[in-house]
Amino acid sequence: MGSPKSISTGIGKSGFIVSTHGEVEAKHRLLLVQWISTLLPSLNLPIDITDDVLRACLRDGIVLCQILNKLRPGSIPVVSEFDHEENIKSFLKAMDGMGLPQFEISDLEKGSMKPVVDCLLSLRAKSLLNSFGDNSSSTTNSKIGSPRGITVPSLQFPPPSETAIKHHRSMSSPFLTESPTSLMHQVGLKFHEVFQEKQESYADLSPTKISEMVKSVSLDSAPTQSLLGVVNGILEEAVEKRNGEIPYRVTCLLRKVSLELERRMSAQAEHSRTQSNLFKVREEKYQSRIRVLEALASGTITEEGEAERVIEEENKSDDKDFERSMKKQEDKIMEISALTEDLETSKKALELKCSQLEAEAIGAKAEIEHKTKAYEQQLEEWHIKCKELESSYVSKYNEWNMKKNQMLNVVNFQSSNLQKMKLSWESIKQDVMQEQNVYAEECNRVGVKLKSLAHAAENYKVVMAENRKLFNEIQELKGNIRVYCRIKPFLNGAKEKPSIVEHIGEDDLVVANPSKQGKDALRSFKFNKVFGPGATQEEVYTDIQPLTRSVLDGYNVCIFAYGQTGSGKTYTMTGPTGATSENLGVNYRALNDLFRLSTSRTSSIEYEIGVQMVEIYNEQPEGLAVPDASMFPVNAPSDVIKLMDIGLQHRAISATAMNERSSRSHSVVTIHVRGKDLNSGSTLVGNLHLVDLAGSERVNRSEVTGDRLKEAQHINKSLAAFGDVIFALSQKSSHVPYRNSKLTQLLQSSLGGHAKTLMFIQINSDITSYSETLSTLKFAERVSGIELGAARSNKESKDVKELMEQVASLKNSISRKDEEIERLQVLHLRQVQRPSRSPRNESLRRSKSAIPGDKIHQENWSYTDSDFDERSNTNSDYGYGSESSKSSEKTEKTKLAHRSVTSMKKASVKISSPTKTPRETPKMSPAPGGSKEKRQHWAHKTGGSFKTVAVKRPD
Ligand SMILES: Nc1ncnc2c1ncn2[C@@H]1O[C@H](COP(=O)(O)OP(=O)(O)OP(=O)(O)O)[C@@H](O)[C@H]1O
Repeated sequence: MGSPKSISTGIGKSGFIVSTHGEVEAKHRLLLVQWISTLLPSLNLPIDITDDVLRACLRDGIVLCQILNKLRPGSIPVVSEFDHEENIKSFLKAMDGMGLPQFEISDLEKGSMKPVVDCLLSLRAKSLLNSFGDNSSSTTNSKIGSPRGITVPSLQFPPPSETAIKHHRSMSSPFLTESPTSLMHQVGLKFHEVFQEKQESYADLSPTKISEMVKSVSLDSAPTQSLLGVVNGILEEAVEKRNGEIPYRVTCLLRKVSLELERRMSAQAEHSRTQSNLFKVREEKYQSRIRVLEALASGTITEEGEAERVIEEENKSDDKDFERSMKKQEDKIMEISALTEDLETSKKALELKCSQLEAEAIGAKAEIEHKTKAYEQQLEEWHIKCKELESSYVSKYNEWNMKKNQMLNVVNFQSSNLQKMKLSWESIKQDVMQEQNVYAEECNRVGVKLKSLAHAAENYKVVMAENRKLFNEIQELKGNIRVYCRIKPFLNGAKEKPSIVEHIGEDDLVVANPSKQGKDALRSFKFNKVFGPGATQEEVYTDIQPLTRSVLDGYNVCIFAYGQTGSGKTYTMTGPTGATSENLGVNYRALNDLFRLSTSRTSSIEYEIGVQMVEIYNEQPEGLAVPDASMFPVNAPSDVIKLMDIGLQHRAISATAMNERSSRSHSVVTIHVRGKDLNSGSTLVGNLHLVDLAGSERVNRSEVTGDRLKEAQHINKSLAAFGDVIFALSQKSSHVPYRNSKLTQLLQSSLGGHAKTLMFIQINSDITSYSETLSTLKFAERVSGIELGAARSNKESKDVKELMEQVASLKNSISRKDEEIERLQVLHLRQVQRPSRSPRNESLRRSKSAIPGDKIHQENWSYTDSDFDERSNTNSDYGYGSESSKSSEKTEKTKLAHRSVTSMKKASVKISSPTKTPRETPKMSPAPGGSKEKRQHWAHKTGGSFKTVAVKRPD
């Protein structure tokens, strides 16, 4: 008999002999806990759970309902948190419905938990056998190994921990620890033969071997422990490999072994029942014997004594047999119990393993599915990429093909071109070589020509010089004083006005006396050139251009405009107020021309150009003096023009009856040119005087009085002096009275024989101006008849230059002497005239006027023309006339001179000539002046100090 403390034996409902206390119950609890944990992992049940903890967990019936709902979803639709009893009842009802063992509700309150554990394990067993017949669970089942593989519920088992596996092994039968190889030695011969080749793995056994083994009956002779060893070996192998798959053949073997074990246990149970019945029979037999013996015991027969002894002996023998049988039975029961337990354990382990494998398989499947999906997706992407690459490749391939073809075409084209070019290059080469030869020949010819050209170029300068000389000679042949007549047009639409000009020719014009009729009225004049009213400023200048240009060749040129007031002198010389480039006057055009021409000659002659403006206002008898002329650097004609404009703005202007802006002074613009011949080193000095004379006017006609009258008288006087000079020149007098006026003094170099002089005669063609026009024309006629000496260029070699300077200084001293003499003469005259006009004075006067040609002068320069009957008036108006008028004019001159000298001293106004021109070295003389009113007038005009503008071109 075993120890009652550790094991109590008995026969259970299933007929298996099971250990009941402690260990078995603990194993069952463990199994249950593992199962519940797989179903409801959130419960976190401990493996070594006690009855009390398990009760606490299941007491409210909620977990029970959850387990059932997990296995069969919707088995218990309503699980209450508060009505525990109802939950338990619902669970028990469901168990009842499935035909599974139940427990009492009180079992969850107190006492042993065994009925509860058994109930749940039976539920587990049913779930493992998938006997719920529930589609929902079966749909998730998976088959392992083969189509006929073990079907397990789709329960999620966590992988067993190492501790759990160890614990499981420790609880397993000691047979389970044996290796498959050791077990093979314990199986029967046939079984051993079948497995004799099996050394390591069941999975490696061939299907034939396993088939043989399964079919053979050798399992019958195999010990139970060996069979269990095989089961455990397979399971362990499956656990160790963890490959989630038991080969079908091994599963079949396992099943075969399990069936064999089950069969044996059934046989054992049957045997036990038989034994038990046997024992019952024996017990009854012994009971009957006991009753016999008890009956004998009540008798006293000897034979009875002997019978008692035999019975007793038999009884003893029977007792011994019984004890042996009982012992055997107990052994068998223990063995069956152990086997049952092992089988149960193996079964559970197998189930657990299956669950684990299934979970792993599900995980692996899910993973595989996931990976498969990923791979499929990737494959799809690759496929798409492949397609894209393929299409791009195709398009690129086509593109490249196209390009290749294009390139081939281009290459072919280019190579054909190249060939053509080569050919053309060859022909061009030939041409070039031919051209080279031609070119060389041409070069030779050109060389020869160049030589001749060089020779011609050498002669060019000589020829040019000759040309210039010839040109100037032609000019001289034309007459050194040339007279151009310009007829002023009728302004402001007065074209209808009757004109006194009957005919205008190239160089002649005919004027008609409005007071006469017929031929007698006509008078013709001939000049070098006549410009009609329609002549433009440009036309006028074009005609005089060669003259202005000769200044650059070292000639003195004088262009002056003469005419009555308002006849267009200023217009011709300067242009109208606010002139445009079209109607600029001679001054500006000449300047431009000289600048341009000098620039074009810079390679041979280096020019210096200086400009001076002098205004002669109210003729002064003390002689000419030009003050410190302001010199301004100029780079272009525009600079000069600006300065000339400033000078013009200060010109004495006032309105007369004849001209709104009548010039009340003589304006002399002098352009000094000094040119240095770079080849010879000689110097050319030329002056261009551009003189705009103040307008002559008849005082009575112009209706002036006071200062205006004085101005007019001064103007007339200076013009008369001018006429005297012209007259003297025309008469070739030995004495030319240059010093009678500032104007003639200033123009001396231009009028004095070697200059080229041009006079513009400006006339008005209206009837009212007839007398002035006629007078002017006559004057011009006279001038045009003057023959000056041949014009001479002021070309100085170095020696000549020095001599010229000496001459100039001598001239200066002579002119000073002349002035002195004149002054003394004037003083002398005064003294003579003071008491009375003595016969001596008269003779002196006569002797002074009795210069050669004086008579002619009187005839030609006076207004005694029979056509014009205003002699008495004009004598005082104009500075030239009859002898008597001359005399009175002289008297007037003397008076004026006296007044002027007095007032000049007060005014201290100086005028200087340009310093650059040797011939016109400034001669300082007593400052001119005038009356108080005059000084104010000057100050007003000049801003207090401005008198001249002298402009010099920078070196
Ligand atoms: N050819 C011409 N074409 C157009 N207008 C002219 C011409 N000649 C002169 N004039 C105009 O006649 C007016 C008088 O001319 P300008 O001032 O030149 O005369 P002047 O002889 O200088 O007079 P003065 O002696 O009084 O100064 C001006 O308005 C001028 O513009």
